[in-house]
Amino acid sequence: MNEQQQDQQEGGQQAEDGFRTGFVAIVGRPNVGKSTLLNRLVGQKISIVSSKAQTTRHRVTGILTEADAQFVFVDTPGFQTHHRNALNRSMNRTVSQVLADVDLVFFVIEAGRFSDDDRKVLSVIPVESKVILVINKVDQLKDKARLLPFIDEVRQLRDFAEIVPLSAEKGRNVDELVKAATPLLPAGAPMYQEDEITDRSERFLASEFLREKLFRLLGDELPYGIAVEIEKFEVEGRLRRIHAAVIVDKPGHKSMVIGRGGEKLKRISSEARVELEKLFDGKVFLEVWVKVKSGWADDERALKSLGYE
Ligand SMILES: Nc1nc2c(ncn2[C@@H]2O[C@H](COP(=O)(O)OP(=O)(O)OP(=O)(O)O)[C@@H](O)[C@H]2O)c(=O)[nH]1
Repeated sequence: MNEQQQDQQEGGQQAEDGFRTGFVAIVGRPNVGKSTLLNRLVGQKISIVSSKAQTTRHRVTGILTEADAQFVFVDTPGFQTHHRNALNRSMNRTVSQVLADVDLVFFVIEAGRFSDDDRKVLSVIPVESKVILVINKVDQLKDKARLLPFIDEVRQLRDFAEIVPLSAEKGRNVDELVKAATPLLPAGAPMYQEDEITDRSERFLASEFLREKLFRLLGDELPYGIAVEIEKFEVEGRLRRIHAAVIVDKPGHKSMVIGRGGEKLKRISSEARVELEKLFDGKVFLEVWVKVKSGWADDERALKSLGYE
């Protein structure tokens, strides 16, 4: 019996008390605010927020424990509709796998805007799934009177269990979402201890933080198909020694990441180090290399070795 099953058995009593626990997937086209919503719900930065599309390639799990329910969030990658290579096929597969496996789906869209990409994402959500329509970015809607007709239009597309307009960024109405979602979770004891924010390892968090810095500091220069691989992660008391490789697709991309005189890479690693020291509450020694693996984004085997399944 694994730890989770054991916890569930031991917590059987709580299940009888009406406690609810379930897996929740947050889906939506890129940039609708899935990561912002997850961070808002979980209350700690564990997923990447960026104005760039395609930042969420990994599954990131966050946990929210309330007095009467536990939500285990599975943040799925954006449904990719533009680039057809192995990386995106692998992402789309992940979406379907995750959705077949969860208790509840938050389908996130932007207030006042329903595009073909939203429609495509909606079409991969299995008909049996329980879905809450989350209308994010209501703060951006200039004409509030447009909200109701917009809701009426979208609700024709599917039988949603609930519809919740909110602003993930401003934190507006997010508690309403939790309230609406709780009765939709199955009865069950909590799967995780209250202080467990994520079941991802420190190693994974290190690669995510470094990746966020790459996205932020390279801006529009960011090459497509960039990834981070943690080659070594050692803990010595309160010191963590991390060796990371930034993988790029083409030799020309290497110099973009390194920058003139190594300036860019120096800044990326130093900013990542500062944040990791805060996260781990200890010293971090971070060494970052840039490696060229040509065509990695098209090679499914290479993807698997980097953790994209
Ligand atoms: N005005 C406004 N902006 C928001 C809100 N929620 C998110 N954003 C912004 O929308 C952008 C995209 O947010 P993310 O959370 O990265 O979106 P995502 O859906 O996770 O994007 P991918 O990782 O690309 O799939 C960011 O610039 C956020 O600051 C909101 O409620 N209001």
